[in-house]
Amino acid sequence: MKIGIVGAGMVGSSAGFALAIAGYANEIVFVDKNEALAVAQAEDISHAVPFMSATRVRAGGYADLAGAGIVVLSAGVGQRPGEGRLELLERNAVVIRSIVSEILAVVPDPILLVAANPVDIITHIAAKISGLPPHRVIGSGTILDTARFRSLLARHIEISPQSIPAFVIGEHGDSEVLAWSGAVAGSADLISFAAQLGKPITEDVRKAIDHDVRNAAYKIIEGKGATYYGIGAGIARIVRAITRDEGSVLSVAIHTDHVAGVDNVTLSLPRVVGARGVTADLLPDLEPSEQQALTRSAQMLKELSDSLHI
Ligand SMILES: NC(=O)C1=CN([C@@H]2O[C@H](COP(=O)(O)OP(=O)(O)OC[C@H]3O[C@@H](n4cnc5c(N)ncnc54)[C@H](O)[C@@H]3O)[C@@H](O)[C@H]2O)C=CC1
Ligand SMILES: CC(=O)C(=O)O
Repeated sequence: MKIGIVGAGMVGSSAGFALAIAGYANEIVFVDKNEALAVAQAEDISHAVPFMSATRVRAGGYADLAGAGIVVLSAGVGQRPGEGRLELLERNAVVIRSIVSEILAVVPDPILLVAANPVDIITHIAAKISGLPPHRVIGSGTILDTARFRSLLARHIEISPQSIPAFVIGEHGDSEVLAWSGAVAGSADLISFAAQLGKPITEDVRKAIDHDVRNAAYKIIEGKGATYYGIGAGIARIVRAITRDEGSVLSVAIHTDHVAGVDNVTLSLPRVVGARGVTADLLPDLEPSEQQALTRSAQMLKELSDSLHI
């Protein structure tokens, strides 16, 4: 499948690199308002291709996106150290509006895969202004937070993160919810599995993991200015689920009619992802405190998106 990437900065190029080395696309086209950057990223990544997979990588204008099955939206500003994701909304909403209409003029029925922050609200805007069915406008949402959660749990329990289907749901941001009660490791629920291995999840462990997942982006941005490898791989993972029609369960954001007592809100839940986009939602079992936290996260996102009057 041909994949377009609009926004060839750190996130877009990392996604393109991950897609190219994994061989999840036959063609990748970078578009950026900084044309020289798009060309440079495409050339650099194309020099990795002979070592990896047979992916054609190039830069172009919007017209070159014709025939793309998925277009990744990674254009816009990122956070400066100490800045929250929601503070980017005004600037990135302007960017997304201009980009979506340019894309739809050449690709009438794409799957849009949104990474720009604040990703839940930007996905909400993209779905509304594109008029595409909500299941075809997918935000990367908490796929990255879920990976961070699994990676920290894996380090604590000393098993692979691939063996820990635990999810972060709600906002990709400060109000996100780590779904501890529905988490599984190997063949048992997470808490008893960890205890069996002599690595119990004490209250202190739980608090430390929650803190580190929630604050991972702030810490990385403080250290190197931006985060991109994790989300690049996350985007590639979503693309794989779509191009291979996997029906994989991934925590991604789409417009949701009703969740946790809130209507018409865009946030992440574990969802089934395949060739048609998102085909089902799977709310994990939540304990009352997690349910309340999800309601708070959903209400905050709902109030913010309603205030935009799209
Ligand atoms: N969803 C997630 O988990 C994550 C999201 N992000 C977000 O991804 C976005 C991109 O981050 P970076 O790649 O680090 O930023 P960056 O500054 O490296 O790249 C952004 C690119 O967008 C381009 N751009 C801006 N306006 C444009 C327009 N109107 N048309 C075409 N191209 C345009 C810029 O020229 C630049 O090359 C940010 O909003 C950031 O917060 C970053 C990490 C994780
Ligand atoms: C920047 C961002 O959204 C993240 O790394 O989670």
